[in-house]
Amino acid sequence: MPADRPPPVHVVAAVLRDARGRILLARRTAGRDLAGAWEFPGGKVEPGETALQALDRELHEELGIRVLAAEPLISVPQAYPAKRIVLDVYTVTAFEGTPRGRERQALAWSPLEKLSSYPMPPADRPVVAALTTPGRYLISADAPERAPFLARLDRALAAGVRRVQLRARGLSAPALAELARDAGQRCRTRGADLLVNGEPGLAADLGLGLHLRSSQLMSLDRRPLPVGQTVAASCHNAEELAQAERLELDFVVLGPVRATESHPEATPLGWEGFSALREGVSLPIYALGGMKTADLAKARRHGGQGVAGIRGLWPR
Ligand SMILES: Nc1nc2c([nH]c(=O)n2[C@@H]2O[C@H](COP(=O)(O)OP(=O)(O)OP(=O)(O)O)[C@@H](O)[C@H]2O)c(=O)[nH]1
Ligand SMILES: [Mg+2]
Repeated sequence: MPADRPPPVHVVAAVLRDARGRILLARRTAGRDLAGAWEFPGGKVEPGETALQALDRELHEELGIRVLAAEPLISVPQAYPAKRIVLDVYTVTAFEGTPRGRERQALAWSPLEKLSSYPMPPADRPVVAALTTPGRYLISADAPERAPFLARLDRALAAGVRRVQLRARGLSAPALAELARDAGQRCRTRGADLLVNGEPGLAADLGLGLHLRSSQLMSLDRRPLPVGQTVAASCHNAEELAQAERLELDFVVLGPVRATESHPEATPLGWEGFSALREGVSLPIYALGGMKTADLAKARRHGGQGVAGIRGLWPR
């Protein structure tokens, strides 16, 4: 990375909800960059302002409201052709006034499930993922034993886990298929997403999601399952991330952020390395490598929408 690159533009934006839980989007007007795209209201932080002061000022200028309280949701570093930004998004938990478009911009209140159907700037995709998809992605250990694994899965589902990868290296193909079928049933009952780490055909047969190893990812020339059936991949560098974006995958895991027992040979990215890679794509990304549930806030400060892990995330 060249050292003389200009620093990113700091942009703040708001997630504002109405009484029905719908989220406010504003349409970028003609003549500005990304004109016509729907965005979270907000704008650039001015010199000398804190992020929250900027948020209050922008929402007053654009919507005529005052921010009374807000919490950080996610901060997304994103490289655009002509500039780099950090899109720093806050959930506004209390505000004064009724939002109206004071700059002739169209406004829309979107239910959560419709958010992803609005054309939005690339930096907003991880924001929408943070609002609508699970923050934790649990991965099974190698060659799990059936009964203890299913019991653990039940505990995790009961504890609110909604995205799981069955990564069962060392199991025979029939044993993996059987375990995937049983685990898939349990996940379906709870509305959770199960992704099987294996061949696309197995996921297709069982109606499950698919998690690709990086070598599989790099050997494909298109998305192996239709949209609607989750496809994810393991990434470690910019080339793999770019390929995942080209194939229009649903999300990726990127790591290792920290050194781990399961992959002692891999050089950790650190959070700075994670952010630098994150900036180049607009995919939702889970941080992997030494993650605990308590690291979710940190992952979100670096543009990851969630945390993934084999050891640290499973409830005891
Ligand atoms: N407000 C906002 N900006 C976003 C989002 N996503 C995103 O990529 N951006 C980018 O972040 C930058 C925000 O600048 P802005 O144009 O809103 O800035 P501003 O309100 O201060 O207005 P101005 O500079 O046009 O006067 C733009 O380059 C915009 O494309 C988003 O969800 N909300
Ligand atoms: Mg603005």
